[in-house]
Amino acid sequence: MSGTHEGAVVAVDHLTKTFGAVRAVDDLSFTARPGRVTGFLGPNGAGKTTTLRILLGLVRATSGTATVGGRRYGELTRPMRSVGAALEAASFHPGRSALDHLRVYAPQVGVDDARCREVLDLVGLGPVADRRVGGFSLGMRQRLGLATTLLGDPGVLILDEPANGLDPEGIAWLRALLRHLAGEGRTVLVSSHVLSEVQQTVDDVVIIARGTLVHQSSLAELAALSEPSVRVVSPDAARLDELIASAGWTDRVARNGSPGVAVLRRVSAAEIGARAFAAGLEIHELATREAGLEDTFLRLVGEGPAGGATQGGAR
Ligand SMILES: Nc1ncnc2c1ncn2[C@@H]1O[C@H](COP(=O)(O)OP(=O)(O)OP(=O)(O)O)[C@@H](O)[C@H]1O
Repeated sequence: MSGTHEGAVVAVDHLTKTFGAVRAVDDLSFTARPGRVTGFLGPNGAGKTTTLRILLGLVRATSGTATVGGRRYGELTRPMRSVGAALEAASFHPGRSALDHLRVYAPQVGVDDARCREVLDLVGLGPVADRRVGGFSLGMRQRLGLATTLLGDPGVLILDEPANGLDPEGIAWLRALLRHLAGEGRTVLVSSHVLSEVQQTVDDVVIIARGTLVHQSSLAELAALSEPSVRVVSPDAARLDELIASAGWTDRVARNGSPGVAVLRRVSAAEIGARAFAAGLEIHELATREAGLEDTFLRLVGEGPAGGATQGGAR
């Protein structure tokens, strides 16, 4: 691993941020490690942007710390060389060309024109380097934001919803680039409100909801948490409920839909069928569904599949 690409640990430790009565971030702790892409995930309003803004010294924490390599952003000697950040809604001067946009930052970062062109090539904007940013699509602006982030060849990358506005081809390109950058030893922290958007990119996941941590693990460990569910439908709603209670499955009901419909976890279709048969209960549907990662994510953040609240979530 070359020294210039060496990432640093990003550590968020008992971080809290309140805006008046709103607790945007609530005693949040997690780490993102070098050589890995970490997905920072949570529904809209979960507190992701606030956390990233604190990490970058743009917002003051109410309590707790957010550090890169053990230092707060403001304490870094050459912040733009250590940390590259692209936050949501980056603003670009519409009359400036892509190259001129980078030239504005180049002196602060301490790089020359050649490096500006190099990063434009890296993000696929080489051919439009001299075009005005005003005419760029959202996807092209995302690429330009990323180019700005990479200017100082930083070991740590912090990207807020970088896949927003990218078409499938752009997302595939971003995935390959982020994997490549982490492969060089950098720490890559990337936020998203949709797990499926980043699940092929990330090694680790940090999932938050309402400002607090609900899950942190490798993606593989998260996948192992996914469990199949069985949907049971009976025309006799009352007796279906009785059957669930008498079998001791009340805490295995993932979801109660309309009367006569129940979704159960940690019990097989065969077991349910046998019990129903023994009880003489008429069953119209008994369907096993493998849970996808997205289902697990929604369950963890308390936004189970449409139709009702989830039980047995991580909170
Ligand atoms: N400057 C602010 N003043 C008041 N409330 C704020 C401010 N910034 C964020 N909030 C509130 O803090 C909570 C967390 O917002 P934040 O933007 O961090 O969430 P997020 O996970 O990034 O969501 P999104 O993906 O929608 O940006 C929200 O309830 C938001 O309304």
